[in-house]
Amino acid sequence: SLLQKRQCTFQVGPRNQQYKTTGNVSGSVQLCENTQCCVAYYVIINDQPKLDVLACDLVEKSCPDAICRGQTRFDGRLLWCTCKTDFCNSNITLIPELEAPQPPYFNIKDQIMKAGALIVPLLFLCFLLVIAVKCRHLFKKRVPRDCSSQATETSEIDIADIELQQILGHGYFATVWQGKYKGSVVAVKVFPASRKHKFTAEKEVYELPLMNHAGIVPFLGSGSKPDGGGWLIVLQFVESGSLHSYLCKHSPNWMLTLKLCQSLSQGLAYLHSDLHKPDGHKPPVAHRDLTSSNVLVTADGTCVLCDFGCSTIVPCCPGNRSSRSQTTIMEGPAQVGTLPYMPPEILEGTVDLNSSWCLIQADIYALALLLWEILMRCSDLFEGGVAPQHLLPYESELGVVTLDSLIQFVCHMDERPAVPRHWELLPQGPVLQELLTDCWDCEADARLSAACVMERLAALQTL
Ligand SMILES: Nc1ncnc2c1ncn2[C@@H]1O[C@H](COP(=O)(O)OP(=O)(O)OP(=O)(O)O)[C@@H](O)[C@H]1O
Repeated sequence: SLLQKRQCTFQVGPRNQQYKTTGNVSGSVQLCENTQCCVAYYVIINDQPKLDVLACDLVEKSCPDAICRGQTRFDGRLLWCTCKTDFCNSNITLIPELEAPQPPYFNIKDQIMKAGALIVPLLFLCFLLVIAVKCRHLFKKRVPRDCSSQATETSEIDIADIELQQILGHGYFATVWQGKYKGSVVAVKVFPASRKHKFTAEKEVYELPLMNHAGIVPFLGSGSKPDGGGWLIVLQFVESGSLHSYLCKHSPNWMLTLKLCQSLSQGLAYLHSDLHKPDGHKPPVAHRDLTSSNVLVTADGTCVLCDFGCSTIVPCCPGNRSSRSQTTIMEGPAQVGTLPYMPPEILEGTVDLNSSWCLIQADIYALALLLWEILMRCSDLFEGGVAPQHLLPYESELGVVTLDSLIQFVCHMDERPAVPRHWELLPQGPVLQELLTDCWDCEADARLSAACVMERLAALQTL
């Protein structure tokens, strides 16, 4: 069986010593122990590729290519390839179109144009032009949208009714104010004029039918400043602010912790759900930027989701309700979100955008990190009732989290935030450990669904 083992070219720097464990190394040759895949990683510094890793891959993955086809990721800062023939990683082949995949209709048109150029160029071009003009409505939208859902009536509000009082938070795209609207305390998310697309994307999610749920911040309406000078989303004010600030100040006991975790997974399960009711259809929505700053905590200690500016409405048609099996091309870049919460497949850029389910699975990875953040502040899970101070995921392991350090730690080393050893001895410890492991699995397909997380947490209530 030794003969069947994959042989890869081996060369790693001091940062990547973990690759020595992926097979027997003899000089520049490595005999893979657990995989048929060779990998190569280069870091691009000043436009020059600097070799980072040549080795057998760390874990068994699919690597269909015989040659190592390079793909650049993260604005060209990383060059990466994987392949399945002996020593295939010693040469990296750059395929330009892989670096910037185009939506399929561009490719088809390109193909047609190329073919036309070979046969009867002018005639064909004219024919194409006529077709394009006649069918331009077919090409207007690149992303198939949901077939049946109809957005609820837009809830335009008169901004003269809004009084802005104090700033609650400065986000990357908007500023959130505490304010008053028709006598109630509200949160007003104000987008500058230049961020209209972000405003529209977020409003579109809030205005989907059946979005009223205890786990989703209530949307009260939207408005615009005169002359398009800015855009506003008005939300119910959530008293305890973000989960991040809540966990910095509070160390909840076990029952409160469970309530936070359950309400969070319920909110996400609802967001991911495909609901058909007489009063409308709510398609699944992938949040795509779940962080402890984008989850709010109510006065009675439950979590609600907010900030749908990066979210994707997963297209889904009647008669084809299983979005898990759906194949569709997603809009926008794959690598959206906030660094520590990005799953390995997004960090490495290997996310399969042909499967709408992959974005839902990416949310589950982020959910695991949020559950970890909450559990790590639970007073009843620590000796003497004193939980450690609140830390963001990977903060204790990596300090300042950077893209490179995260790829190294999460993807190459397959490490996750540390779970205290003594949890094994607690009644709920093993279940919690298993829950986290099953949600932050490096294989996206192996992760639980949010509904399943709900069930597992419900079972803990009887302990
Ligand atoms: N309904 C609300 N009630 C109370 N506080 C809120 C509410 N909505 C938002 N906030 C506060 O404002 C902060 C920023 O909100 P949000 O994430 O929606 O803005 P953003 O501009 O999209 O931020 P970013 O893009 O950086 O995540 C939240 O972390 C929270 O502290």
